[in-house]
Amino acid sequence: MSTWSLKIGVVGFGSFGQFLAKTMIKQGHTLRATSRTDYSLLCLPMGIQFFRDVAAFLEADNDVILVCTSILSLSEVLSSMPLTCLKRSTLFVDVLSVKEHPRNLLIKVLPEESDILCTHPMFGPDSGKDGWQDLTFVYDKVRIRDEAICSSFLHIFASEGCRMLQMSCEEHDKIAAKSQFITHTIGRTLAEMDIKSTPIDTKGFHSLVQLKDTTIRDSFDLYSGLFLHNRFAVQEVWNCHPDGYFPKYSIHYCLLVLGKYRHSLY
Ligand SMILES: NC(=O)c1ccc[n+]([C@@H]2O[C@H](COP(=O)([O-])OP(=O)(O)OC[C@H]3O[C@@H](n4cnc5c(N)ncnc54)[C@H](O)[C@@H]3O)[C@@H](O)[C@H]2O)c1
Ligand SMILES: O=C(O)C(=O)C[C@]1(C(=O)O)C=C[C@@H](O)C=C1
Repeated sequence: MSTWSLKIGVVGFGSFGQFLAKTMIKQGHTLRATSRTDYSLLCLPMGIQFFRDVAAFLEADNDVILVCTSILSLSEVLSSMPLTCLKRSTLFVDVLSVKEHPRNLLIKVLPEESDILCTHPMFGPDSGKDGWQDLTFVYDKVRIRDEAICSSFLHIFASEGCRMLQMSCEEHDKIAAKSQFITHTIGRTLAEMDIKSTPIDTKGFHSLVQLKDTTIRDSFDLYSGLFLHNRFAVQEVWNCHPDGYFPKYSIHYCLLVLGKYRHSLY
């Protein structure tokens, strides 16, 4: 596999963009960034050139443009980019936690000569804080002509020991709706219930408190995106019925128990 030092431009330099950038710099790649917030001061000691001007960022001869914006803002961010400033064919990679939505948008707005790689690192600043060994990296080569640049980019994750999994965007969204989305939904529900560690925690309850704590460290925008931009997620929460939509799971269980034992309630 060919691997060389890439010039990578990060769009959206929030928590996850910064997390990825640290490893990419460690590997010897050249990083640039642009974001809604001015991160010039944060970028300076990291050796990252920060662009306030998106046109200048696009003109900066990037091999890869790495899209790390929130799921909710992707459409707005892409439509505000002056893509005609791109000097040459560029590989666009997104890392959004849903996959059909960015795939569809990128195909729609990017120039035909741009390659598209849709990815989802199934880890973040919490789960990947001690390295990426054995953590899963999902990707779909949506439109790749320059295989060399694409393999060099994938090598960033493979060389850190990630479990590389090629999968269609649709398949990813189906599976993630039944796994990651449910995890975040339950974590957020536990936060609403305001659960707290007690002196008599069982192991199970301890896991719930941990789940609540890790879930709320991710932004509410991230959770909203998992729900609003994965068509399979909605099916996990609502039962579709001719008379309308009814909530699944927890409420059903509560009603089942209340109905069965209503006579013994005090
Ligand atoms: N945090 C994780 O562990 C993790 C892991 C894998 C993938 N991701 C994905 O990475 C992306 C970034 O995640 P994050 O954790 O940094 O938090 P996030 O999803 O809240 O996104 C924050 C980023 O979006 C940008 N943004 C938000 N609203 C914007 C707007 N209106 N206009 C322009 N930019 C806007 C911010 O500037 C920031 O760069 C998301 O798409 C997320 O799904 C996150
Ligand atoms: O490790 C973290 O910080 C995370 O929150 C990672 C986490 C998750 O565990 O759900 C969050 C969002 C991503 O889409 C993938 C993984």
